[in-house]
Amino acid sequence: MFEQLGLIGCGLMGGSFALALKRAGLVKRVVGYSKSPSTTSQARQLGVIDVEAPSALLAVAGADIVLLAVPVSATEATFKSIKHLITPQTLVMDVGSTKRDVVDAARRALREQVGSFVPAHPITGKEVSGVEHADPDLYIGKHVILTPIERTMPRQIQQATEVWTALGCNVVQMTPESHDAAFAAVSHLPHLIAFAMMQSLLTQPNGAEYLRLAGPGFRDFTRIAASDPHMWRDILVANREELLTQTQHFRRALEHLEQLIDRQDGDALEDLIAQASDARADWRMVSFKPQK
Ligand SMILES: NC(=O)c1ccc[n+]([C@@H]2O[C@H](COP(=O)([O-])OP(=O)(O)OC[C@H]3O[C@@H](n4cnc5c(N)ncnc54)[C@H](O)[C@@H]3O)[C@@H](O)[C@H]2O)c1
Ligand SMILES: O=C(O)C(=O)C[C@]1(C(=O)O)C=C[C@@H](O)C=C1
Repeated sequence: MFEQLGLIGCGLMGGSFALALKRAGLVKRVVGYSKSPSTTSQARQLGVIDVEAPSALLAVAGADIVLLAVPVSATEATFKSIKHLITPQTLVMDVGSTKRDVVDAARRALREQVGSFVPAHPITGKEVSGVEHADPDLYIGKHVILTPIERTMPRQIQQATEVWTALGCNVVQMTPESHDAAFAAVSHLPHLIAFAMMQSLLTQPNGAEYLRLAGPGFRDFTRIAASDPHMWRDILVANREELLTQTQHFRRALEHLEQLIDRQDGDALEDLIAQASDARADWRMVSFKPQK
């Protein structure tokens, strides 16, 4: 049981964590801070946090568990502002979608306190952002990836594992590098393609008219294009090397399909579609029965 969660970033992910932690009876008090005071106030009105803090530092004062749930580009400045209150007893985590940049920021900003920080990425979310969408069930049955570094303290890794497990997650450990390579392929590229799909319609003469006619296939394919621009700007730039490797793979696959269409090579086209269709039909998002 923790005494106080210091929550920095009272939005979808942070708010969901606070609600889930409270519901599990794992924390006595949540003190929250968001950049905009109206968001912090809304978080308190919704019962997501108990106390509004006027700064990240004051949210962390007295906290034995700290969660950063801010866009990844805000990580380093946030760490710098709270560093003085981090002790070897504090558990500090984030929920950022990229890990190499977050770990580098933590090394630079936290220095000798970096051992208290366990980088974390829950593989769940929504295309809507903001505390009004916070959901205590968000983490149930999902993976959470921890990417500890050599200086991360075993006690904090153990605590982080216990916390996420108690919230219903399956905890997986990876290096920050292998995390960023994998999620460039299965999360960052799909978002980029969804944004490009929308852009291609917005920039062609009859795009608006076509959009009005679109049906469920288009809806399912583009759901994630409605995601938060600031959050995704940060992710795409932070993981640019791995992402640009994935765009090359994608470009090659697309060019191959284009050539087959141009040549009207129906048999080869059908073979490729069959491979994709079988792979997608066999794929299931891994979901876990939470441990009691
Ligand atoms: N949305 C998803 O599906 C999803 C999934 C997994 C991980 N993530 C990661 O979670 C993090 C938060 O995303 P979210 O979806 O909760 O976004 P959100 O917009 O719902 O919440 C972010 C909150 O952080 C606040 N904020 C922004 N800059 C800040 C700063 N410098 N200091 C304090 N507060 C600040 C915002 O005001 C907002 O309240 C991001 O790093 C994102 O990569 C998101
Ligand atoms: O479901 C969604 O809307 C998501 O975008 C969730 C999703 C994903 O790509 O799977 C998005 C970003 C995260 O870092 C983790 C999860």
